[in-house]
Amino acid sequence: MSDTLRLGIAGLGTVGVGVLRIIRQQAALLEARTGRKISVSAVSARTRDRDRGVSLKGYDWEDDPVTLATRDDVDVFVELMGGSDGPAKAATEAALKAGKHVVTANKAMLAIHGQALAELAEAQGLSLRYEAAVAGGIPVVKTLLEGLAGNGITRVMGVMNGSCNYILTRMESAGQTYQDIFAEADALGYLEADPQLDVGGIDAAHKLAILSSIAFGAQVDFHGIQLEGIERVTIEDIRAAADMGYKIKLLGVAQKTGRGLEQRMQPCLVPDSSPLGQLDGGTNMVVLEGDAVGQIVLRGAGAGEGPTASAVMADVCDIARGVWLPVFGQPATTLVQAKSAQSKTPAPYYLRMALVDKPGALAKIATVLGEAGVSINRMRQYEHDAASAPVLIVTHRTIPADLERAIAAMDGTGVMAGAPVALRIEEV
Ligand SMILES: NC(=O)C1=CN([C@@H]2O[C@H](COP(=O)(O)OP(=O)(O)OC[C@H]3O[C@@H](n4cnc5c(N)ncnc54)[C@H](OP(=O)(O)O)[C@@H]3O)[C@@H](O)[C@H]2O)C=CC1
Ligand SMILES: N[C@@H](CCO)C(=O)O
Repeated sequence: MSDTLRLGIAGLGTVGVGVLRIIRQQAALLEARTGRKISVSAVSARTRDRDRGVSLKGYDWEDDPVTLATRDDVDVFVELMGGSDGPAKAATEAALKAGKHVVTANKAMLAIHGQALAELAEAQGLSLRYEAAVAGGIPVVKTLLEGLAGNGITRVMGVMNGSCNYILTRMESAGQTYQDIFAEADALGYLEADPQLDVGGIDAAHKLAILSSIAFGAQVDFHGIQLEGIERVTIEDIRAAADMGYKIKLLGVAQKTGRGLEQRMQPCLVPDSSPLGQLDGGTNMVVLEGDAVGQIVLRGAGAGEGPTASAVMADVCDIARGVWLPVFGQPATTLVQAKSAQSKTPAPYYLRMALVDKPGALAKIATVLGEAGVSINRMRQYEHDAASAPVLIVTHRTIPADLERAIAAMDGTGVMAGAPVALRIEEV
């Protein structure tokens, strides 16, 4: 190993600038911890003359990230551009083929091309590291890869998109609609350039797909995730859920079942007193369950310059120390192609309905639920003036298909004043 580990950094936005700052400000600490100097040979971004608030003096400039990735004086290619394909993928592949280690924060690329990239890296005997790709500053990848290596993982759960958690908690605290708070988050710059990646649950699902792969020894399968974003969550549901003792979260859950690998990213209710229920604002939380360790809860900043750069540097330090790990915790060629299973796991559900206010309406709904095998745990009807009566029901554990049957049958009762809202209650 040479004395100096030389980086080539493509992408000088929020994360890239954060990485440059740490390398400058913590040079002595990084050398003390890894036994090597960490230097930057060259950088790349789209616009050369942009003021980035950090000096680029001493670094060569490359317009083309692929050229940067393959330079002789680059040992590690640090990919911080983003995007599942395009220059990020082209430069990552080029770097690996040229014998360079890769560190990336790019969850979109790994969720779609993780298997192929892992096979390429491992065939070359190189590291492909991505701590920053999942939950920003929280060292969840390392926890699964190393800290919990002796456990059979039984469930991975988490709130992994800070923007969605900000929107949902702010809707509750401000008492405002989804549309109002979405506009606020957008104005504050909290949303991705394509906000659908956040509110559509796609960004969080990318992260869940990566964690699932490590946890369950399976090839990354983003398309196997049952996915629903937060766009349909209303302020009425947030208020009603709170009244029943719950918070609504965009929650990712992955678990192995007898039918295959269940992966869901959807708005769920969680008890407001649980760690997930207490998670406010843009913070992330990942809950890991192992057969030996029990439950581990990791909480912290899921985004932002410092936290994300911190995670990138953890990977760089491992490479500097000569630590090598299989990309997803076991050789990529041994990762199985898991069968994706739609959720059949029974869970309690929250139901919000508007019923026509006439005698026997509630009885008809109770009958429909009972006939589908759905048992009521708690029920609440609010005082009302209008013609329709707002009714909330929390069910006992219910098989999703039974609930779907009951909801389909409600239409024919003649007592529904609108479509019912059903949300799963996750037992955490
Ligand atoms: N921001 C965050 O908090 C987090 C980000 N990530 C991930 O980190 C990565 C970087 O994110 P972030 O820093 O926020 O992104 P930014 O949009 O702030 O920065 C992207 C950078 O990539 C450069 N870039 C884009 N396309 C090209 C190209 N074709 N050639 C060369 N450079 C290019 C841009 O150049 P220019 O500046 O000239 O436009 C810019 O410097 C993404 O994968 C993201 O998902 C992960 C966790 C958290
Ligand atoms: N848009 C993401 C950025 C970090 O991946 C979030 O809100 O969590």
